[in-house]
Amino acid sequence: MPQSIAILGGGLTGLSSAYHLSRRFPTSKIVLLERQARLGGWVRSNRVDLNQIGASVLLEAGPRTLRPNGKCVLELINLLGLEDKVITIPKTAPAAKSRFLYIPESHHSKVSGLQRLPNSILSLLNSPLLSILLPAILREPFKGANRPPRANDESVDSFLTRRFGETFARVFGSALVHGIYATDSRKLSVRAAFPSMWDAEERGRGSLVRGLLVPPRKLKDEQETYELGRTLEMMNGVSVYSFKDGMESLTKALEDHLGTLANVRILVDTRISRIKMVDDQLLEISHSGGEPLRTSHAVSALPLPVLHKLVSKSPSFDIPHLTQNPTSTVHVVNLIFPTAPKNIHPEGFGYLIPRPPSGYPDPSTTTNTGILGTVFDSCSLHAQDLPHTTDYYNKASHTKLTVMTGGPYPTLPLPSQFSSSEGGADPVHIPAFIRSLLEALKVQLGRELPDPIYWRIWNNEECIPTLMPGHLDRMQDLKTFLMSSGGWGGRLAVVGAGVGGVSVGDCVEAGRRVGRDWV
Ligand SMILES: C=Cc1c2[nH]c(c1C)Cc1[nH]c(c(CCC(=O)O)c1C)Cc1[nH]c(c(C)c1CCC(=O)O)Cc1[nH]c(c(C)c1C=C)C2
Repeated sequence: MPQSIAILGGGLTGLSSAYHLSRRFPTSKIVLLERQARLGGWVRSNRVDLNQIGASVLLEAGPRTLRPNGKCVLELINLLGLEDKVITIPKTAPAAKSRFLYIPESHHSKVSGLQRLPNSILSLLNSPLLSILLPAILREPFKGANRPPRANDESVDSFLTRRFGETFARVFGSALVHGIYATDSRKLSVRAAFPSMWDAEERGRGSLVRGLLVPPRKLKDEQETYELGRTLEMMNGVSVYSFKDGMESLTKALEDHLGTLANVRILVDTRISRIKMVDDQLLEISHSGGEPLRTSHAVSALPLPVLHKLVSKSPSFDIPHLTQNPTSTVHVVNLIFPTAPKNIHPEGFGYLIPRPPSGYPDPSTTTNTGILGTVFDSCSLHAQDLPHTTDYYNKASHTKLTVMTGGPYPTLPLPSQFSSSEGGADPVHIPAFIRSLLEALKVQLGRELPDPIYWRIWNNEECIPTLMPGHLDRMQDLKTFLMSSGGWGGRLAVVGAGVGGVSVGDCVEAGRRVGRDWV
């Protein structure tokens, strides 16, 4: 059992690590260090009260929904007793069934405007997208295997182009990658981001479509046992879920639980300046909160480039590959309109916008708003808001939606103020940045829009790493180095979105598995 464990970073991965390590090693002394005053990292929920329309509206700055297949998150809900706070969106809801793609006129495509993505054979046959989808999908199984010999990885764009052609790869692949990684699909590793596609191509002897028809072998994850309580039953027929008070319910519950444990100490507002090995038994962490901390084991849940700055001060312990991947900055813009969703957008999840055929605009010349996509939050998460309205789409007092901008696009300058004032009594001041987004939204949604009653910008700087081709091999190399006696002797574990996946489930699972070889 480790004598002491330092956890660096109090985002979701750090909190999950602290939670699971404190269960596994109840007598180890655990210290969690976080640079900011609050814990939770990119998970941030914010409730605004709008007196003018008598509504209380829950807004998210980061992830907003979860999929029920992430058993590690369901396990946390069970262990932390969060079942009564869960809200579920059924598979039959419009938010689950209707997703859109917006193809701008400027893309000079055969199809343009807001297009519903087909979710059945019938809807495919009636869809204007049929002319792009059908030939690509029908031809793919008959295209010979074309993975270059000995290829170990490639970009998502190159993979999809090989199998389905350039137009399919750009229109569907780039939009999908915008909605998850907020990055350029030409830079993202297919093996790291979508391992199931890479594996399906192998199962299908070169054809992804054939491979998807063959059931995969059981994954390691499926052999894990999780303490699920009644959460699995709760997720019957559920497409996605969240919490009445937003995703922060999860990180707050972790924080509250850790606060009750005698062997766990949380230091917020604490900046780490250096990490080094003192001898083969002991690590030393210098930080702004006092004397350097000496610990037998440590977990870094920091972004990899941040960890690089801390370890590279001791060259013999520098860790390989920490600065290989770029990161995306996403400006998340919450808007609340004082009218029902039917007056603002079609019923559904929201829409994504593919990469322009000519590539991303040049930062020096652009007036492009850089919108990657828009989420119709009212459709999936109206149950978070007050007053509750049964026929929310036609009758709710307000509509909440979120516009995501940035990633591979150069963006317009942000205003000095990041939100309108709460309360909604005075006319809302709308800065040029928000005005440009509203103008773009009008075109994309094909209708006039009223001014929002509230707006808020979240500048999520460097929030999502782009896992570049070769990422999995590099991470294997990094782990080998950390385990080696010339390296960190297995006493430092490195986890987080930059290592093993960017979803909430990936971050929680990483914290659940960390330190399994510490005895
Ligand atoms: C801050 C913006 C984010 C963008 N992507 C992510 C965040 C937090 C991370 C992310 N988004 C999705 C996934 C996959 C989840 C899974 O498969 O389990 C991940 C890891 C899918 C997704 N994309 C959007 C939503 C609402 C969801 C559902 C999950 C969630 O709430 O995060 C919309 C969306 N996200 C981004 C953009 C640009 C975008 C556009 C509409 C970037």
